[in-house]
Amino acid sequence: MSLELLKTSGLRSGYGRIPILFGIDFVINEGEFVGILGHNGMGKSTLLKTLMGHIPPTEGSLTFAGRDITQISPAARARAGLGYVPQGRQIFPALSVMDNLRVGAAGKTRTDARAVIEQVIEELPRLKPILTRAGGVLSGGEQQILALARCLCGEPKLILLDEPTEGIQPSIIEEMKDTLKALSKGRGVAVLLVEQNLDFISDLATRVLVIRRGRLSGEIDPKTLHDADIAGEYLPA
Ligand SMILES: Nc1ncnc2c1ncn2[C@@H]1O[C@H](COP(=O)(O)OP(=O)(O)OP(=O)(O)O)[C@@H](O)[C@H]1O
Repeated sequence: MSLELLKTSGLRSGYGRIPILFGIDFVINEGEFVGILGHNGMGKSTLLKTLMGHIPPTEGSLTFAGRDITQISPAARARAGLGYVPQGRQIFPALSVMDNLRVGAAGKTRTDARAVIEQVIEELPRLKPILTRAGGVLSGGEQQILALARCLCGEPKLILLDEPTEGIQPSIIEEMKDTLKALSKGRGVAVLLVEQNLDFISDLATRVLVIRRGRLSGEIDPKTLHDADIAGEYLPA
């Protein structure tokens, strides 16, 4: 039986007085891999930021692992098990790869942090030879892997992943796909993936929600995105 992990009810938010999300209702179950598809500016990143608590909801509620998290801070959400890999990665460029990972494990005891970081490096072995390198000199793909790794150091139950393939070379996109599949299977972590790369989303997600002008307008079977006619509707203009 699948257990409900995240539930949004009538979630609305925006920037200042500009409304962007107009009542979002959906559920993600434990271990589920859900995609979100929508054209530019439809509110995908705003939704993830609202889930993470970086933008306060103006209405509605949010429960996570059975707890109402609508009013709690991003840090408290992270402690509760929400992980976030923002668009553009936002790793710390002046810190080494290892120190970026340490930041991800902040709040844990030294022993726990070491164990968690060790496990993450095993899961993302591309980081092993570059642990002492500064985040800012890494390639875009390496930074994306580091951003994911840093998020994993917080041991999330659900990862909010915002356009991880943006500006990344194809070989690393394939590697990332394999890594996400392995993480989903191995850790049983749930993922909410915002993505405009249709092959990527269709190979990973078991369910895809469509967002239009701040509203969820439906759900599509990810396999249908391999059909050129259907995919055409969702490609960026
Ligand atoms: N900081 C901000 N202040 C005001 N408006 C914003 C801000 N950030 C985003 N917006 C607006 O909110 C709307 C939704 O933006 P959002 O980034 O959520 O879209 P998106 O679906 O993620 O698009 P993209 O695929 O281009 O990233 C857009 O009209 C955008 O211009």
